[in-house]
Amino acid sequence: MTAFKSDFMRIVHERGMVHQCSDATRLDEQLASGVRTAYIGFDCTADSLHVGSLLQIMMLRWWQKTGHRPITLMGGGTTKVGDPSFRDEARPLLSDEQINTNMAGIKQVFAKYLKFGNGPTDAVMVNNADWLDSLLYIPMLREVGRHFSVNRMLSMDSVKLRLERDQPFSFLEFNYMILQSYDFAELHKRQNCILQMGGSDQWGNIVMGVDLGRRLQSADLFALTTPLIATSSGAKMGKTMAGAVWLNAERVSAYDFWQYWRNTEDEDVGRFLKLFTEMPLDEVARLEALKGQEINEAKKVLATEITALAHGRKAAEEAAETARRTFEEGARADTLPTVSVPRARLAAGVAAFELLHEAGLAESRNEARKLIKGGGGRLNDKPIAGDTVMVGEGDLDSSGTLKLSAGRKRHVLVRAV
Ligand SMILES: Nc1ncnc2c1ncn2[C@@H]1O[C@H](COP(=O)(O)OP(=O)(O)OP(=O)(O)O)[C@@H](O)[C@H]1O
Ligand SMILES: N[C@@H](Cc1ccc(O)cc1)C(=O)O
Repeated sequence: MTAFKSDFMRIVHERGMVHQCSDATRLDEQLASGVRTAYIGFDCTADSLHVGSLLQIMMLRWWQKTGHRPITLMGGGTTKVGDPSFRDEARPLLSDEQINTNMAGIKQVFAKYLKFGNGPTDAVMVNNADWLDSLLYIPMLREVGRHFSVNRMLSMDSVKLRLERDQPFSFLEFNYMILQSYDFAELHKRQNCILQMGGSDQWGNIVMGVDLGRRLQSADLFALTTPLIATSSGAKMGKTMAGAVWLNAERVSAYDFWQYWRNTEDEDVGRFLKLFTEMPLDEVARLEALKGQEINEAKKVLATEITALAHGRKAAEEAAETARRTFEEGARADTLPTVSVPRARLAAGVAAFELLHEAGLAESRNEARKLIKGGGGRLNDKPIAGDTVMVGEGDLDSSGTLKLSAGRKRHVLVRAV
């Protein structure tokens, strides 16, 4: 590996966070010689970020920790268009209201990982609606559109599959690359931003921005992408995965978040410690070398460290302790996620599958039925015998709660109120 001069390049390379870089040597020189600015954009397609975007947030965090200034860009403008990169079909069009709600949810996440303010390395948040919404079509085509080769745009890997399969690709979506490129050039002009980062699916959009900056402003811009993270079993970490993947506490409790990481596959422990925590590499090496039962200790450390960043150290330690009491002592820990159900409803009897769904242990009633049929639905630690089982007041303990579980690891307390 190249001996990098800058801390940022050395750290992100050592930790396996880099997929591609447009010019690593020159970027390294730039970073070693002063405070620089980089950005990552996030479209407002959901009201929280998910564990897939966590790697991007960690990139910005290392960027700031190594003495540079991060920009988080909210895609208030680009979300109205929808990024077609590597997607089989167009994204659903969102209303302005939905986009604003989503943006408010996403914004909260960053404050946990980055320090915002007015200092030289303080993070800044921008919204590309501020310059994209007011663009005029003809001037835009003349100024920016003339620098884009349709031939090149059609040959990008990110849209190739869609074209090869003859799937619809609207002109609206086709414009996305131009807008993201424009953002990069605009952020160079406004904030002296020289680097755009993102997942490897963003490479095409980012290098087009590098080109546009050169053509419009003779700017010397850089692209750096991370690998797209999938688990060892091949599942891409993203919005579509079932379970605890969101970074906002309203969507996923600290406890469920901790559990998600505690269930990491053995082969992923070392990689995830490097990507998603700031643990020194010699300590990571020690933990990932653990075998058999001992690897579980490493998974607990992993879960606690990642949860501490997302939800605070206190919440992470509480989650670890709740898990220990629940699994190691078989106790009913009061800190498990809790839902309330009117006592009168329980008195009349509620179908177990309905309650599993309401408790958030199954995505739908149908999923809950399947869970029960597969033997994974549990009531007070005993398998639920079938999908006709009713839950009633008799299942409550003396404190007025009962415990529902999906498998042996996900539990919710139901409290009668
Ligand atoms: N599994 C992943 N590994 C690494 N980076 C990811 C992953 N998922 C998303 N990203 C990156 O996070 C950034 C924000 O992506 P975004 O919020 O649009 O998520 P997304 O999963 O790509 O969205 P969608 O599910 O709507 O396609 C992008 O730079 C994207 O490349
Ligand atoms: N296209 C990016 C989001 C983004 C939006 C605008 C930008 O300038 C940069 C990135 C994504 O889908 O993840």
